[in-house]
Amino acid sequence: MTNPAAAPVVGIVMGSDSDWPVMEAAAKVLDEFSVPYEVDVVSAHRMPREMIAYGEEADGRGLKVIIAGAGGAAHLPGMLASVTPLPVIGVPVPLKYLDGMDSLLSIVQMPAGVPVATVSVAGARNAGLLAIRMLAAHDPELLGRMREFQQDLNDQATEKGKRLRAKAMGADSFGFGT
Ligand SMILES: Nc1c(C(=O)O)ncn1[C@@H]1O[C@H](COP(=O)(O)O)[C@@H](O)[C@H]1O
Repeated sequence: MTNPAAAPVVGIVMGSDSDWPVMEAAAKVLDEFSVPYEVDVVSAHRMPREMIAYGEEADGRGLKVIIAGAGGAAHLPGMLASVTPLPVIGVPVPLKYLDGMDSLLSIVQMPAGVPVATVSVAGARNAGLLAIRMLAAHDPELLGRMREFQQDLNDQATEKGKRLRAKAMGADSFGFGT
């Protein structure tokens, strides 16, 4: 579990508290790696001055990466990227209509010079993992833990293959589809 007293190095922000059920996965994986983070609602549309201040002050407060999630006309990640020199990872949050295609396209199609690293629709866990990889590039201990995590993924996939082969090629089956 992350030490709540440690200074946050990742900022997880979202356009509304209604995004939390999706964005929570980023916080969870940061907890798994004991990376300190902060969470807030910062909307470019509804609170533009606070959003600009958040982006402008983020690096001075010790943040190293910002994860920004928003749904619909998702301008938050791009607007933050325009005012901070830190890497910004955008998470398209799916809403009731359009299945997240609207937020995906709003986040991914940034003009040249202002990058946002966009993950898949609702890909908050991958956003957290990407933030950890960015931090790990300068932290050998964290890099080691990322390698272990990758090895675990490998082992789990291998185990699934073993189980599937056993099931599909078992006594009453001669292969897939039989
Ligand atoms: N896309 C944005 C921005 C922004 O980009 O600044 N601010 C809020 N929102 C989004 O509006 C959706 C509906 O918000 P409400 O549930 O509060 O009505 C949320 O997904 C939020 O991210």
